[in-house]
Amino acid sequence: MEISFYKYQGTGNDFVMIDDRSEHFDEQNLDLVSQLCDRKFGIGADGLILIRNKEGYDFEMIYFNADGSQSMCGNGARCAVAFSSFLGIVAAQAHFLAIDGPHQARIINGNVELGMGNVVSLENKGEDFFVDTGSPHHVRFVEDVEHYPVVDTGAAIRYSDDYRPSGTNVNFISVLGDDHIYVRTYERGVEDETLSCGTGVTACALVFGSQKNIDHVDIKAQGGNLAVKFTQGENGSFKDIVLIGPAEQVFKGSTVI
Ligand SMILES: N[C@@H](CCC[C@H](N)C(=O)O)C(=O)O
Repeated sequence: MEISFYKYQGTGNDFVMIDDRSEHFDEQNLDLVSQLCDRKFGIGADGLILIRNKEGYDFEMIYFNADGSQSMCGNGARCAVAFSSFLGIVAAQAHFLAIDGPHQARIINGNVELGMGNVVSLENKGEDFFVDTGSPHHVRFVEDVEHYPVVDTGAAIRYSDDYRPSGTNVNFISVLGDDHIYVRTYERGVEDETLSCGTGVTACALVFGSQKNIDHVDIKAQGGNLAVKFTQGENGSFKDIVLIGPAEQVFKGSTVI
């Protein structure tokens, strides 16, 4: 069967996007997902997203990492909103379902502003932190993230006994200013550094924001700039979390599955 697909990127985190409102894509076929995401033998992407109809919502986002595993994806969700707008499913506002629950989003000045789920706590891990922003994230401050061994250290933490069996994503932060950080992320499910991770930069912004007692953090990622706004609550909790950044269609094509 021949299917159409689109490629989107959000600050360099790239996704195969499929309009699957007709439900022709077999979401149990994880070999197909990883084959389509393969950068040598397939289309190539960090992840694959199906857009499906869902009663009570504008759409449902079904997200897969490049290896076929599933989790919440912040950049993917921003791209899914842009794709749904392109398809005419939504206009400037969207209400959709993802694996971690319902989300609201809006498109303003070319950016997608994505409402994230509430965060109940920041966990201390020695000098590091753990935050669940829909996906699990280990967060470590380092002196010079530009030259830090993100892949080697990220993989060691991701596969450490502490995070078995499901593992974690691993983020490294250097402080650039009072409300500005530089983040690099090793992603579970891609098993490599990606150019940006939406749930990861959100986790980093919350950790940094709690230390500085601020409600807005600008983030530099390898693939571009993002921002996160939030309201701090009691005992390390956060609500009204919004991830802001661009989402762009980069090409379309068709493939036989
Ligand atoms: N790139 C994503 C995160 C995708 C999920 C992650 N790799 C996991 O398995 O937890 C983002 O933008 O949030």
